[in-house]
Amino acid sequence: MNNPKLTQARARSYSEAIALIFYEVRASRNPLDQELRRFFRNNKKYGSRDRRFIAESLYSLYRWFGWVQSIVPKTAPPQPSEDKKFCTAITAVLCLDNLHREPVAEYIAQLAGVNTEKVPREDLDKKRQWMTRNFGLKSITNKDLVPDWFVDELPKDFDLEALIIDLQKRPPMWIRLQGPPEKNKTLSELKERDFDIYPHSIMKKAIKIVNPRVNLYELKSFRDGQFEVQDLASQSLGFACEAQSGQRWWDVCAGAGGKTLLLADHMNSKGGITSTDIREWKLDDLKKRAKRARFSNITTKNLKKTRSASKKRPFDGVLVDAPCSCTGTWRRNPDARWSSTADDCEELAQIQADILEKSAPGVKAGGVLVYATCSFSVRENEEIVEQFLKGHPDFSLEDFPHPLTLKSTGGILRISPSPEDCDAMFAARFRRKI
Ligand SMILES: C[S@@+](CC[C@H](N)C(=O)[O-])C[C@H]1O[C@@H](n2cnc3c(N)ncnc32)[C@H](O)[C@@H]1O
Repeated sequence: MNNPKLTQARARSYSEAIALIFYEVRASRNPLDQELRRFFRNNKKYGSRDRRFIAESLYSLYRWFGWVQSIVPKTAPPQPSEDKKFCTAITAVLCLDNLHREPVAEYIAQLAGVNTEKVPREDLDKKRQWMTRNFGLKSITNKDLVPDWFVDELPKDFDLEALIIDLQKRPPMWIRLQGPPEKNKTLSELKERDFDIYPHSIMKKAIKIVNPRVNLYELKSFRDGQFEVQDLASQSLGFACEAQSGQRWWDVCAGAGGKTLLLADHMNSKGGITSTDIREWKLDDLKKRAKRARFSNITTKNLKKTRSASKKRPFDGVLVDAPCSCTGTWRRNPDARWSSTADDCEELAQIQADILEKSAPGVKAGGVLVYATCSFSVRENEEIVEQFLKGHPDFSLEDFPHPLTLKSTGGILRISPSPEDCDAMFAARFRRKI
């Protein structure tokens, strides 16, 4: 039952929280998810329903920031819940994401004095026209939804318009089933809990979940290590590596271990993986995840202390999941659209070339090297591959089937958000001559 007084109090409290987090992200340049975690850790009064509304509003605000930036006050208003401009911006983005029917959202719309009737549900051009009509934003274009520098980073024949349409959709969640399929209880647990689940037609362990209603991390199958949350594009990398049972692999930029666990699963936990990173705390997370999955064949090393993982014996396979501008994850992290710059791509390209150079000696004669990023940038992808091949005549690109279509890749895999509803990914697979 809707209690107007309670709705008003919640609307005010949510607006204050949204403003606090938004202006903190702007000042600190920290990622939104990090600031959200910090805010909720320090403000325990917000329950799961409150947290969902606040988080979704902020994600919407960044997703549509290119259109509403002239409405959002430049500095934090003293009373955001009374600030007409701030409430107008929140209302606009909730309408654009079709989240405006909640009583709290309707109350914020009243404060803003915005008519939320007849909001187009799907079509981006219609949404733009609706914005123009209702907010007097005469000159907005679809291209305003991404920063100008990004366009210059893309390959020449890239369909930017199609990408922008994808970027404006809320992303689904993908999980990867882990361990022997016959013992895996994840799907039955998800069905029991009424999740909308869509297994991928080719990658059988990849499951799409639309609108998860409960926290996936609380499920028993998660606690038992039977699945990991991992985007479809990331999961595809397992097929670019084709790690086999009994092989030895080096995951150079292992971070918290998303790809290490993927490799371990492809290897049926047989063989060995050395996982390295320059950030020790990430490797600590990796160890916890490996333990949950019961993978006992993983060794971690801090590259700041050891420099290389391959002094004694080169590996059958080396994966460089390089640090990158992460433009391919902008659907999931829309705030990053407005904090990354072209200089980041330039700086990262140098780091990527350096990591790849130092990793190549770790590949044994006849072994495999995979270079990957979740970026669209030519400087971070194609140019790195070209430069590497020029300097290393003992490596050449090796064909493998596209994991999502089974067509030939010629050794270079590019995954876009469409048609599979996932992040973007770039990967190149090299073979070292014998
Ligand atoms: C794209 S993330 C890796 C994500 C990870 N593979 C996963 O699947 O969860 C890139 C990682 O590279 C690490 N990194 C940055 N510079 C590095 C370097 N010079 N050598 C090795 N790792 C580095 C970062 O700490 C970060 O964890």
